[in-house]
Amino acid sequence: MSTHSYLVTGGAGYIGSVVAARLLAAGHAVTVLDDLSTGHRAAVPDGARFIEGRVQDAGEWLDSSYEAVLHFAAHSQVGQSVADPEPYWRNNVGGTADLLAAMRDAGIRTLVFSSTAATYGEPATVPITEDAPTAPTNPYGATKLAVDHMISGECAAHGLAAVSLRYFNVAGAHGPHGERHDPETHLIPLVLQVALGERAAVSVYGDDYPTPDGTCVRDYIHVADLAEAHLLALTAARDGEHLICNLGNGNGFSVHEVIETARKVTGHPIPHITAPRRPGDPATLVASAARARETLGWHPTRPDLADIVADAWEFARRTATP
Ligand SMILES: O=c1ccn([C@@H]2O[C@H](COP(=O)(O)OP(=O)(O)O[C@H]3O[C@H](CO)[C@H](O)[C@H](O)[C@H]3O)[C@@H](O)[C@H]2O)c(=O)[nH]1
Repeated sequence: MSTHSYLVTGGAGYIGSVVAARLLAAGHAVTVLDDLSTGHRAAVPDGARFIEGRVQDAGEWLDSSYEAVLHFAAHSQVGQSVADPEPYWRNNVGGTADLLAAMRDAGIRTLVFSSTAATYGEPATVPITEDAPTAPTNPYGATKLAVDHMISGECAAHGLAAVSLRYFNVAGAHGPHGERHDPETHLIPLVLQVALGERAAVSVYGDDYPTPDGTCVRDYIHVADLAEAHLLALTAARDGEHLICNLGNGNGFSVHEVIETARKVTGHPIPHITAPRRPGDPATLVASAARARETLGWHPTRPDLADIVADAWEFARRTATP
């Protein structure tokens, strides 16, 4: 097996740390770049070299010893991006422009980028394919879409080989790596905090959506399956091409179905209260992952929601504050 050296930006975060761990397990050398603004130093996998710093400054030390860059570092909270958009443009878009320039100067020709279902906005039809219209409903999605456009230009003009992976709802845990946002806004970790007794009830944001039970439907994907797609993307990337692939399981679950699954997995009652809709939430987001399967040869191994919740539950119990 040929081994390479990879730069993982945001490798102290939830998804970046899992991908870094998988690259190390495959025998590669990994450097994690993270400014620890939202990441955790302890999440950087053993065996990775760690640089505490910003992507904006990567040009100061980046060199041709890296085979590729996997770029996770970003601001990623939808609500925060609505309340205070400017840092999202400065960091997500400006930071990636600096990173692309640094890669060009260093002669690094391959990029895998964390894009998102939020680039599509409210979909006209589901499941969502990659040629669906892109009309983000919040600044977070707009900045990620802007970066996707920027990457396409870099591929066309300078021959970069790039893959953007558009994540749907990532959940679950992989070994010691799980979801720890502060504040936590994501449904599955919040539901599990209720199961742990750390929170009295979970709020269900709206029960009058045009869905079977009135609550929002999402496509949940296990973080380990998501990570695997990044390793496949590294070999699928072609000079001068920008491949965009959705990553989801193609199955939609409502908020009530997620809570019910968590009740079964944890054995706890998990009370909920119905709350107003959260601004910017589309009713239904479900991926067509046909392209990822066909182009990357991606085969998810833990597509069942109960398995995803069970792994998140194990992580939540292990890391619970006593
Ligand atoms: O306390 C909560 C939290 C969430 N929800 C609902 O649960 C669903 C899932 O919400 P999450 O916040 O877990 O996930 P999102 O679908 O909002 O977010 C996902 O998609 C976003 C883009 O749309 C971003 O990419 C984000 O990082 C990613 O997790 C949504 O319908 C939301 O309204 C609740 O009912 N109660």
